[in-house]
Amino acid sequence: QWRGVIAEYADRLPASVTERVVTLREGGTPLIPAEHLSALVGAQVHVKYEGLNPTGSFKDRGMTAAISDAARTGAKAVICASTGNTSASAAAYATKAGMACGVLVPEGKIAMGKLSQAIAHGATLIQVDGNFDDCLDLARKLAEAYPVELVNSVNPARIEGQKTAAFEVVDALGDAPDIHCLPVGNAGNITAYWKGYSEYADSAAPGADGVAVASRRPRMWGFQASGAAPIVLGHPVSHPETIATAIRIGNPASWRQAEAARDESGGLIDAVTDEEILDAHRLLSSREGIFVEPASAASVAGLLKMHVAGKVPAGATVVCTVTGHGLKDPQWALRTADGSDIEPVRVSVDVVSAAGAL
Ligand SMILES: Cc1ncc(COP(=O)(O)O)c(/C=C/C(=O)C(=O)O)c1O
Repeated sequence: QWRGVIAEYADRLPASVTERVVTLREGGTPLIPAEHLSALVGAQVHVKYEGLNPTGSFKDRGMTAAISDAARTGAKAVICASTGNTSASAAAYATKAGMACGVLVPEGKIAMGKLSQAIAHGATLIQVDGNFDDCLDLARKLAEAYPVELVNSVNPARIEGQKTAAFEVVDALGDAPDIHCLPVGNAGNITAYWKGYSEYADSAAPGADGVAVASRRPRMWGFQASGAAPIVLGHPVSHPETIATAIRIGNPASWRQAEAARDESGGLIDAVTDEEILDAHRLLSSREGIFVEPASAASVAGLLKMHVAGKVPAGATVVCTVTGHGLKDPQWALRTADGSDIEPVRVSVDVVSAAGAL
């Protein structure tokens, strides 16, 4: 049975996270060949379905590491700022470790599924009259003033845990892809994937024992929502706006690291509109059978945009990470392209039997 990302990749992780492992058996998520997307863009497209982690998003990879590290130090409480998924994950792992958990979220801008998770796991929820960036500033101040561990992706353990997704992609494909697409919000995930791909391509990396697992590193293609695209614009966005609330972030904590991943990989960071995100969201659920929350679809929306721009080499191997399950924010599946609500069909039994359908 899959033992969780720390046990599975222990030789490539620091002792600070392997010493006292707190796990919900996260990771080992499917890498699904996407036939329709592949035909659409003329490449070999695979979808890394991170919504199938224990709390429904990729955050579990980083949180198992951050909470394990906190458990090692004897921490009794953790805190984080979140657009939702980090708080859901922190609450679950803190509960597993017997720790208290405080979460700061932008008031009214957190998807119901994520809010229910943080509440269900008994987190102390603080709704802040501000955006995610305001929440992160507050969380940093609280972690300095009180004996609580900050578990946002500014915590290096988070990046260590999240880099395991890149290991899994290479272990599944046999090498790194040519291109890796993913959404970019606070920019911890693009930083973590680049670290993972770089370590797998480096024979001198921890745990490599002189053998590089991958023959290359992919080009990293990160995508922000056009209403929340500070890295694309080159300056912070003070009032980020997007229906993809998970990436409604105006001043990413890992901004420089994301630019390094872009530049060192010969990749790009671009923006996609809310409409392109929702189109990709619908395409994934209606043609690939994969249900994601809107922010996740930014990776596929970006791939489609790059295809239209002629930037996807024919036959290239492409991986799109879809970061959170659709059940986190199900309202978007109940709305058609033109915004009208989808009404479930109401049929009385007599009509059905009359139609001879039984
Ligand atoms: C579904 C989903 N997709 C993409 C991102 C962006 O990843 P990063 O670029 O590493 O931030 C997030 C991030 C969420 C939070 O930042 C939080 O939960 O506080 C997410 O939940």
